[in-house]
Amino acid sequence: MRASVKTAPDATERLALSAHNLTKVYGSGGSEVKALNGVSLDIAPGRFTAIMGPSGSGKSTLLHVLAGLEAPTSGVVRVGGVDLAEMSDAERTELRRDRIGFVFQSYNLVPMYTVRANITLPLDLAGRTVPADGLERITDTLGLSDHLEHLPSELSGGQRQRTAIARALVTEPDVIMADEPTGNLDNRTSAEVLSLLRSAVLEYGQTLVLVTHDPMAAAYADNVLLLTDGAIAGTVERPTYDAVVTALEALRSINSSVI
Ligand SMILES: Nc1ncnc2c1ncn2[C@@H]1O[C@H](COP(=O)(O)OP(=O)(O)OP(=O)(O)O)[C@@H](O)[C@H]1O
Repeated sequence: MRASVKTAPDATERLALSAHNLTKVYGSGGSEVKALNGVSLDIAPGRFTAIMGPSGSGKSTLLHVLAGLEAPTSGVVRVGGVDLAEMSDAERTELRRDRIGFVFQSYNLVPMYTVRANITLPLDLAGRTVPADGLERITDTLGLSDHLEHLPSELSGGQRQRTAIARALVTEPDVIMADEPTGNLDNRTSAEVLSLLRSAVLEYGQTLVLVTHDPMAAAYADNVLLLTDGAIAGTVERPTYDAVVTALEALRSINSSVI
């Protein structure tokens, strides 16, 4: 099935992300694993899409392929209408650096850098100047202004994840890819981090793709894509916690009846 996550029925609208018939095969011969098996999707700018599914269903692989971190075995990925396969390695690296922000469960902060240096790292690497007002606005919104000179080891888990989010937002990317960003956080801090991500999407019109196991997290999204065995098995539009739980249970019972 092709999952379409559009805000307006405007055929000419440029999609933030689109994928057509993606497959991703790891290994070969007897040890071959088909992590993606014909995924097609369209995501319009400014949308918040959650990707859910059982462990091993291909969620992280899909995120990595959509972000150009890994090449698909077959199929097409377009970011902002541009086919990733038609770009050189250098162009893809530039696209990831300038147009995509990443937030991972493990934060991926540089331990010997201060919060400030961690946040501005992508701009420093790109040789771009740090817009003082932009940095201030982001760190204020994320409640990090008093911690800018601290090291990550001096922060709580929630503060570390907010630092990682600030780092993803500072380049003003078109797309934010978040892989289990609340996996290490307690419920209250998760809710806080998700609200911040959600407001960034609303305020700056960014496109957010969130991989999560947590129906509570998915309920913040505009739309949930349900993945099983590397394929999209369903979607939940305007999800609520209950609707997501019900959809996951239905998915589980279909899978167990197949097995
Ligand atoms: N680099 C790799 N080499 C070989 N197999 C891989 C690799 N990465 C993922 N896989 C396999 O591809 C399948 C999909 O993995 P993926 O990590 O995308 O699933 P997931 O839905 O994100 O799982 P989880 O929820 O447990 O993180 C799994 O069977 C996994 O073992």
